[in-house]
Amino acid sequence: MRLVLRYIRPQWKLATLIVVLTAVNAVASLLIPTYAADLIDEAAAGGGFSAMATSCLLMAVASLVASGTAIWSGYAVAKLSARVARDMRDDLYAKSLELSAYDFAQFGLASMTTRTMSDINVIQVALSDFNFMMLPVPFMVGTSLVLSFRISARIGWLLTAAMAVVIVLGVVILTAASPLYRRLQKLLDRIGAVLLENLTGVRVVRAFGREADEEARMDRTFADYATTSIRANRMFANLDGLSYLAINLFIALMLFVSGHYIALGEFQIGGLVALSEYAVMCLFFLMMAQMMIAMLPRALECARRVDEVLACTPSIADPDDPVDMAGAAPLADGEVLRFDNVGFRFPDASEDALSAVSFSCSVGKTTAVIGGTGSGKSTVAMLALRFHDATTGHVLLDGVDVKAMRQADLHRHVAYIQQRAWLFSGTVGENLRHRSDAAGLTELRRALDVSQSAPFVGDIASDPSVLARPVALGGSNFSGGQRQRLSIARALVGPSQLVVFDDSFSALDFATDAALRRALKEEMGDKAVLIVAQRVNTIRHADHIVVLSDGRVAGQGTHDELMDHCDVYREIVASQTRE
Ligand SMILES: Nc1ncnc2c1ncn2[C@@H]1O[C@H](COP(=O)(O)OP(=O)(O)OP(=O)(O)O)[C@@H](O)[C@H]1O
Repeated sequence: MRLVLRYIRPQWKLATLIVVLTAVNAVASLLIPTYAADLIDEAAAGGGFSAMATSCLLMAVASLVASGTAIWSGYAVAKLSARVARDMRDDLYAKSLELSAYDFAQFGLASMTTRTMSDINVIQVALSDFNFMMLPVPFMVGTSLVLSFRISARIGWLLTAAMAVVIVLGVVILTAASPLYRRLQKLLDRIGAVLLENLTGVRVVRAFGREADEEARMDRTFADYATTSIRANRMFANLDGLSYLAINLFIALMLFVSGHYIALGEFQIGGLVALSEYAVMCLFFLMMAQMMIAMLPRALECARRVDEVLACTPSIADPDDPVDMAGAAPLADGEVLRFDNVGFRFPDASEDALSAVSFSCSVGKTTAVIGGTGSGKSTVAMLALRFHDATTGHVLLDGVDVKAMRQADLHRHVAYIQQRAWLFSGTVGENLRHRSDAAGLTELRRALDVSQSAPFVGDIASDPSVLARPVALGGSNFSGGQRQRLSIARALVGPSQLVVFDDSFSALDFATDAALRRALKEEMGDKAVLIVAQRVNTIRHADHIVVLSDGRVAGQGTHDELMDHCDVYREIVASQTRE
């Protein structure tokens, strides 16, 4: 609730307008039966034309005001709820960019998608329904009670009692339904996760003939959701039925009692018409509020889930007093990146992924990290970009601890090509300019040439329109190798001091791999290069090679030096030569 209020606050003018319009609408709607009652009583008493005409005119004005305010508040409510949802989505997305890889994994991709899309949608619909179904209630109830008591205090008390019954019923059912709705949202996450997993791995499912098993798993997930929904809806069906019963009992009682008072001359027949209208309108809005209450537990749960992400303090944050990296440059000896006795353990792991790792990368030099599967190579790349924080030791860029600078500054100085190439939907040009919007054709062309992408993208110097070539989500309209080459080109555009390749050559054939490394050597004269790789051929000619084994440095040096003195390296070379 507090979350929604926080997002309504910037829209306070719109929110105030909605409250005023709703109040005016309620009063105007209830004045219609009031003037109708006057008209009936005047007619029954054989009143003059002018008094009856005045009542008719007042009824017409009240009708116009009621319909005008209803239309106006409809527009205002739509605007308010859409703006609140927009701002929440913006903040949720911004937060997901702030979160570290570990923080993000705590929520999971499926849940983050559900929270950003479906949960905020539920909040938007609930906010809009709240304004239509709940907000008028206090104005309707207050005005109709005042008007009822004006006609007959006894009927006024009867109406108050009927409303109290309907409200108590609503509160009881709301309390009982809340846990069910919490469970429903969790099940929705589960459906999202299972669907995402199955749709992403649909070919694996087919190739392994697991269609029936996966269908059964999906069925179970959908069935769980359906059963819980039915239980929740059953509760609200009971609420509806009981409320109708209370309302109809009240109207029957009111007619019975009113007949008696009319006979006693306490009020006229017009008063009875007005009282019935107040009761019907008022209880109708209470019923609407109950329908809204049916949605409330779910909306509150969605708001809680959105707030949970927004309130999450990123485990990796910028320092309060960051070092200004605007004029930062490599150290006098050319050093750009240094791992100083770095150790790292994943928060939920029982062993260190890296222990006492020390090495450096310098301008004009290629440093490589090699090791078997799970030896900690990608973790080195992650720490260089501060996607994780070293548990012990220091990672330094230009002699400054990466924890002491803004992450944006770090990422401006370091270009990164991840293991699994990912392109954004759009065009080739938009993808290439991801790090630098202002990059010119010459720079793009150089990046395409170095990354060996020109042969399949085309020559942008003679035909710049190839930059408009569409890229599908994730780059799925390119082959794995082409995607890797384009993501390398993207990282080469724009200024950087260090380029980190995290096993980024694995999908390339040997000839392309070799051509790319040759081109890189020529182009990277003013930059430091860190290559994380499994293939010896990719790093054989590196200026410095760090060999990792179970997260520890098993040896460092050039290829020849390591062949002389590092058993682990010799073993890696031998295993790949045998292949
Ligand atoms: N999110 C995680 N939580 C816990 N442990 C992890 C996590 N990610 C990786 N690890 C563990 O950390 C170790 C190093 O992983 P890393 O991804 O750096 O290895 P790698 O050398 O890059 O492997 P590969 O060549 O297969 O990609 C492995 O033992 C791995 O199981």
